[in-house]
Amino acid sequence: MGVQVDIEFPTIEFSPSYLKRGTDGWHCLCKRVREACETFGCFEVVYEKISAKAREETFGLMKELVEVPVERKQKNASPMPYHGWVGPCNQVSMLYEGFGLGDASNYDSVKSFAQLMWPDGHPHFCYGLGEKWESVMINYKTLVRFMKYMAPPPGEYERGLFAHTDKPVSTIICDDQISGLEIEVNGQWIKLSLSPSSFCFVVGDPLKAWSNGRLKAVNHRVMMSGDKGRYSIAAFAIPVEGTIIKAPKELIDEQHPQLYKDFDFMDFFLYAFSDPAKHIDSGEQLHAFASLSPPISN
Ligand SMILES: O=C(O)CCC(=O)C(=O)O
Ligand SMILES: [Fe+2]
Repeated sequence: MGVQVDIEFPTIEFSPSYLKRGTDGWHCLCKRVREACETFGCFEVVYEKISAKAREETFGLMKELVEVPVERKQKNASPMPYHGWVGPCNQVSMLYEGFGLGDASNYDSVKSFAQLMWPDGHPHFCYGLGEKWESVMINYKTLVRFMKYMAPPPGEYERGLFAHTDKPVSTIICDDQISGLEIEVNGQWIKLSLSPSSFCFVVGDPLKAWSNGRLKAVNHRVMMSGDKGRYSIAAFAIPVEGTIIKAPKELIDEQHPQLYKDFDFMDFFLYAFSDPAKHIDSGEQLHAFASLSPPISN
């Protein structure tokens, strides 16, 4: 991964030999993941199992998706934040466009999304997204967002997506190798350039709360320059209804008093997109919503 300044950004290879639970390789992988999430709140995942061809086909489909008429895009609507289509607008960015596909590991939701966008059918859209992903800790559904960022006017360096911390539990981002994603490390913005077999894993606010503040929710944004548009796909972990975000007791002691009250994920998610929260910096919303002061020791 290319970065602008001299910071060793973690790149972690998820090779099949490390993915066998309980083995030495797996423990070593877990440790690296934890350290990366504690230090940076994100890391580069190198995962060769998804072929270059599958990626190429997916971004090809996205190019078709952004071409569908706007009346159809508007049908991808949802009362839930993050879940529907957002076109270029001042609140987000005039360069941004994003589609939401809720419960993307469920074949029927992928099919109904495809039917909305292509009422006469699409020969390929449903392949590949229908696999069930298991979660260890929090039972969640996967929300996929397909995003396009337009190139800025010649010579400009413009915002594609404002600086924020993620409100879902976690995010996995994949792009078409046009860089734009930047993370904030010690007050400096670092541009990431993902390799053709990489993804970026990002810790969201609820995961920070679950870990009693040990994991970092990284501030990130998209800035566009050059003459090419950028396509990206984000897979967000959205806990199922009624999920309470609660730090396990093993993570609370005298040195690490409980920082946040237990809360219902959906209450926080809706709060983060409510009018009162709009005036609070994205990275401060978790604190405003759930901080216990003073913190409580176990
Ligand atoms: O498009 C990207 O690379 C980042 C998207 C993102 O941060 C988000 O949608 O929360
Ligand atoms: Fe994000």
